[in-house]
Amino acid sequence: MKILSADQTRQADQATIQAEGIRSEELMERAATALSSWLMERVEPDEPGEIHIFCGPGNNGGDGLVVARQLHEAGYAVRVWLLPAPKHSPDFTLNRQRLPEELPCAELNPQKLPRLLPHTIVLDALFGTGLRRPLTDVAASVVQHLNKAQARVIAVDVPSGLYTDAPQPADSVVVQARYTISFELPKLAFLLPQNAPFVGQWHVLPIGLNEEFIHTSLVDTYYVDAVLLAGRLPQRPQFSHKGTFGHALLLAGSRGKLGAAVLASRACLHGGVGLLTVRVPAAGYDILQISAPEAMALTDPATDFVTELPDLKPYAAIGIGPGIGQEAATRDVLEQLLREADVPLVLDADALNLLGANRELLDLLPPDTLLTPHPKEFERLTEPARDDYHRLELLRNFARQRRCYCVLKGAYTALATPDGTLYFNSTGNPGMATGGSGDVLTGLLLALRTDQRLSPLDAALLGLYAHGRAGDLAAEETGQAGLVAGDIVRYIGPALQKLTTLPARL
Ligand SMILES: NC(=O)C1=CN([C@@H]2O[C@H](COP(=O)(O)OP(=O)(O)OC[C@H]3O[C@@H](n4cnc5c(N)ncnc54)[C@H](O)[C@@H]3O)[C@@H](O)[C@H]2O)[C@H](O)CC1
Ligand SMILES: [K+]
Repeated sequence: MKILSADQTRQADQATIQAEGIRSEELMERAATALSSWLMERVEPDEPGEIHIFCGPGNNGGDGLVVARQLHEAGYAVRVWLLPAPKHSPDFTLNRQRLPEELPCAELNPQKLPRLLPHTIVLDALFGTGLRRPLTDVAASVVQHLNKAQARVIAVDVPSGLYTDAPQPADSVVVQARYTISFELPKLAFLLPQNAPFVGQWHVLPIGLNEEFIHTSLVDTYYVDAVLLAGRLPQRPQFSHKGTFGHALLLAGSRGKLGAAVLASRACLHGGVGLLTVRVPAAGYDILQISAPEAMALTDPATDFVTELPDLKPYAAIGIGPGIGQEAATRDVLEQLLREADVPLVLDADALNLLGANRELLDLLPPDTLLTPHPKEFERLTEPARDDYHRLELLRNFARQRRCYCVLKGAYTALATPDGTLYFNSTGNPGMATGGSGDVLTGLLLALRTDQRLSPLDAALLGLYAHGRAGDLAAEETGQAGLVAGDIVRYIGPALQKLTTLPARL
């Protein structure tokens, strides 16, 4: 899915109205109908208490008015509250007139705001994508009142007060919604950790915005779903042999951190690699041979950490980092690797920490290298970010400047490409925030970078998505708390299988 800016969303609205020859009020009716159905599927008409719908002066408020009418007609007890405003949008005014007379509707009085109980269902239709500045005056008081009441707030399209695609002053007043029900496409703001307290759980409801407009809109940000990945992972050809999928080299592990080498190795094997050789310190020989018998162990002369780079000739791609430590000799191995490798590289964990501590090495990064930092490791490679938007800007700039593919791990893991495009992954769950999960990702990405059929972009996108999907499948079995990294490995196969069978776009 594309992520449109607030301006593009408005244009999509207009394009739909023009292309279909409908009036804007009809599109509003369509959006509100989708939201009303969503609500009716979850709330019974006889649930005690009224549903309070807070409406602003624009089309977001208009949506709220239509939902109020529809719920009322379906037998729900509804009460509408209007934000005092000097002017209203035409579709607001129209739908204000369409409210049945018996439906309670009153203007909000800041001196006497309605009493809300903690379980009261509130629909926040104060402001949507038309928000131009932080909330002040009555709007701010109303939102503070909603937040204090701890009501069950469902935000219409956007939590009111939240900018959808740009940073805002730190002390802005924003609705803290439990659910945000958005139209057609997710907003960038939903994907940033700093906005989680406002957005709550979000869902997108299709409202039939003009496909042609969305298809031709130029964007630099995507939300990666199964549709975007369709056809990117080809079936394995019938006459394939282990050479077809390449021979990978993984440099990983140090005393006490050999588990990282094992997890990355096993993930690489389950990720479909043809052959895997693992460079571990001598202390890791038995451990690796027993835990990942399908891999070949190539031990380093040193017992506890990796000190020498093996001959690179046999390998189609190379990964380095999981559990490898930050000894000076290992740093030198990394430098030599960056100087000598002419195949795809995947860099993670301590390899990134070594880069952060020796930034002169960044100049040696071969083009198209794939890096997978978490926010702290990324900060060591760049600088501390002021906020999540700034972090994304640093990420895009880093990928552009270093001509690399840089992953920033998190709830919605982001990938930046050398041309500055951002992709947010949609799979995964909080159970995956557990030791070794990143090592599994590295191994899987290494397998996909070794597969000669995949572009660097496709390998990265498929790897991130399959890793999250494997975590989701594993969590169905273990629960989120019970999930360990090894469980993710066991579901890599099914996750990849699902992607393989997605039909290609013609
Ligand atoms: N494209 C779609 O998917 C559809 C969206 N719909 C809904 O329309 C809103 C956007 O409506 P719009 O009228 O453009 O904006 P708002 O309702 O968010 O508010 C605009 C209104 O408020 C004034 N304003 C802006 N900021 C402030 C502020 N800080 N304080 C006070 N007043 C402010 C501004 O000047 C305007 O007058 C979208 O979110 C959807 O909910 C359609 O219904 C269907 C298609
Ligand atoms: K809203």
